[in-house]
Amino acid sequence: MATESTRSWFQIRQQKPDKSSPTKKGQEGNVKNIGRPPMNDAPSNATKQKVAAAKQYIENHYKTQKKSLQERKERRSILEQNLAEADVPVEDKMNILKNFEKKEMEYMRLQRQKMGVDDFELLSIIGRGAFGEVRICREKTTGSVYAMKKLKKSEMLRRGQVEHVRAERNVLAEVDSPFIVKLCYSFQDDEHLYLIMEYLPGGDMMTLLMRKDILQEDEARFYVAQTILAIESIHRHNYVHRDIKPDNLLITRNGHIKLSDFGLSKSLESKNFPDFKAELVDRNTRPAAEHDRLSRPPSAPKRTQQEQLLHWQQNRRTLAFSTVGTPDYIAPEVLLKKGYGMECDWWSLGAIMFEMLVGFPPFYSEEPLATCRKIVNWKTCLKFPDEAKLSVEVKDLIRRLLCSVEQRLGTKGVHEIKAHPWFRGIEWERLYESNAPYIPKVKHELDTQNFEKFDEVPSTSQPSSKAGPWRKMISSKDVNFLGYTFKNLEIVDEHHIPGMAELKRKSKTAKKPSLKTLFETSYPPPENQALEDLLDSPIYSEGSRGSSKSPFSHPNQLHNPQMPRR
Ligand SMILES: Nc1ncnc2c1ncn2[C@@H]1O[C@H](COP(=O)(O)OP(=O)(O)OP(=O)(O)O)[C@@H](O)[C@H]1O
Repeated sequence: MATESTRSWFQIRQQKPDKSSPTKKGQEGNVKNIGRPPMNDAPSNATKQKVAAAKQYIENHYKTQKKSLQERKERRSILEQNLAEADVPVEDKMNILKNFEKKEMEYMRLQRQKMGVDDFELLSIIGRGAFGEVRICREKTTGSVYAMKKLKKSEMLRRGQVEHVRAERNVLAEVDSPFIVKLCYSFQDDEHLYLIMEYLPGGDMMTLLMRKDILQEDEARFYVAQTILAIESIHRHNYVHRDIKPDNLLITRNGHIKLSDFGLSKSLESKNFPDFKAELVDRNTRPAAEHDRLSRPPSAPKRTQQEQLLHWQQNRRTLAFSTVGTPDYIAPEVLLKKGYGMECDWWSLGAIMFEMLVGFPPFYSEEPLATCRKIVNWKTCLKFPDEAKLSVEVKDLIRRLLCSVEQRLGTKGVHEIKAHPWFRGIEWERLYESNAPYIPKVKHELDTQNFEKFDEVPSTSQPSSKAGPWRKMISSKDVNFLGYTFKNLEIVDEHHIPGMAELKRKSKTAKKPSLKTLFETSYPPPENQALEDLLDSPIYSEGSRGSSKSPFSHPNQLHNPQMPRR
């Protein structure tokens, strides 16, 4: 439970309840007020945020519609062009075009189709966070395995987390990077929000560190370098993560790192978040007493590295699963609400590096408030234990990340960090193809051995969530969560329409793919021998020679029995 004193530093995480309470809404809608000037003309922040979210939803909707229409037109035009040049009977040409339209219709239907929790078989729990749980699941129609994060709407509203929920969904839907966990679908029902992500079976960095105690510098360098690429990719999209910690660094089957948990991320484009600018310029507005309380020098018992490590490990999981989390990786400017930008993520990276090599984070204390004090007093509190045998370069890099914003590497761009001597020899462009220090043991696609064991908690639909003022504010059509639904079209392509992903990829990469390529990836094999010969002729087979066999082995595959029908 957060006490008054610890709550101050968790303001981002534990914002005050949303101002748009039912009472206020009731006042706004009061019939007696019709025709009279409102008491206060300025819309509340919550209203502004809802308007921004609605605007973004509408914009995104039309952008996606326009893009799909454009792509569809391009595919048709390529096909028509190829057909025009082909010496094929008119009847066959008509059939090809008819098949094309049929397939495109099916594709559009799948894009529109609503997903729900019933579409998945729910399997074991692999994570529990502040606001929900994560479990592996299997999509019933395709058999594909995913990780499902489930968040309770009433909790989100009660804790003023609506903006954070939107942010997480937006980042995941927007940023398409190999270093970021892939979002496949998001949807909601009356009580919950769901994110369906790719399942990364290697566990997370927190679990790896708890099993290994410390890493060698070479091992740490690999993980840190990959984390840098992940942070870089979200910064490129103008997002700041604000909650980078080992629990949010997930490990793929090959032992590579992907960043997750964007619940605290923020867009630096103020148009989407009207009050974020205010947050950025909110310098030194923290009441003096509170500021003093954080700045007071901490006192801590002197422990050996081993004792501190043991202590940290005993507390680590409790901290991870508490609603306030751990402050160990948070930058001082964030704690002091001094106004901050992307540099705060580079501080967190420095703290993680320290933990990887020393065994516990640099400002660890028994009490979260004492940790905050140490962070704020980093100048005197950052110390490397005598027992830790670290290279001069790595100590230098950590010191240059755990320092003031002005001095911090990364403030002028990620190149500053990449150029540090500790990374000498790293091939940044090929990092994702290189071998990881540890290849996680994964026996089968549902194997969860790299995660902690979590007990099932009896159904979360307790009566309390169905009662009270928050209940009135939630429904699957709730404006608070407008635009939450998302479908990753690549996943629809890959898992629901065999051949569609290939077709789209080819029409993107080749200016003019051969007729054979288009035909093979889109339609049942030709029955007409003349047409088959034509497709095999050198004029049309350019670029398709040696290509794999069509995924359509028989005409019925256009109506794949596995495809859901509604
Ligand atoms: N896509 C995934 N694949 C595998 N494991 C995952 C995935 N997403 C999350 N997890 C596991 O679940 C844990 C909790 O997930 P996450 O951090 O997203 O939840 P949260 O409720 O936002 O937590 P927090 O309290 O840190 O904000 C992760 O540390 C990880 O172990």
